[in-house]
Amino acid sequence: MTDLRSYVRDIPDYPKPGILFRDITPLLADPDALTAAVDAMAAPFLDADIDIVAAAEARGFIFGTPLAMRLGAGFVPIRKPGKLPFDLHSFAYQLEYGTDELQIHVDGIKPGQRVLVVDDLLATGGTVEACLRLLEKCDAKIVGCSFLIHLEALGGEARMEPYDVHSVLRYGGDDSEQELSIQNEMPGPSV
Ligand SMILES: O=P(O)(O)OC[C@H]1O[C@H](OP(=O)(O)OP(=O)(O)O)[C@H](O)[C@@H]1O
Ligand SMILES: Nc1ncnc2[nH]cnc12
Repeated sequence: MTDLRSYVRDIPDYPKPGILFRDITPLLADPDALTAAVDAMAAPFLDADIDIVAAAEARGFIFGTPLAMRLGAGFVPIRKPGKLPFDLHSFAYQLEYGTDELQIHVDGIKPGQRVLVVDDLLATGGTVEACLRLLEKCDAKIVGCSFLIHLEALGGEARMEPYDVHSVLRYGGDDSEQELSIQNEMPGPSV
């Protein structure tokens, strides 16, 4: 059995001091580990009649598309502003230094379609919460969310209620120093 955790590389102090970055590129580069990760993320949902897998760019796309194929579902991208060409639903959300925004095509998901939300990693939950609000605007039936990695100390699960969370690798208290999402920590004004 593949020990997926051994393929996740820890990078201290990236992208800023105090952040322990969970680097999945070694896992992506290994065919067996990649297949095992996709299988494990899909497993609870094989009989869930998923119509659509939805995922946010960029790392969400890496897992979203193979999961959709594994589940016999379609794939709908959730993107940053300026990337989707048709009519849109938008959701702006708060970051430490301003706001960010995600968007989905208004016709990407039909009302009542059964949707699984996928991402590589759950940290503060800001990204997945934005995805959930967009899917609610589409009147989707949200079946649950599947992550490869869950940084439990950051409390993201609370922002996803009442939806079910499935994660393959859980990291506990050693992430407690990370109080902000990587998005929040990306280059910005220093204080
Ligand atoms: O739970 P959160 O605090 O929102 O953090 C999790 C998000 O952070 C990462 O994406 P990032 O915004 O770094 O962008 P990327 O996928 O383009 O690398 C990751 O892929 C998740 O989408
Ligand atoms: N600690 C972390 N490692 C990798 N990606 C992240 N996205 C948010 N927090 C992260």
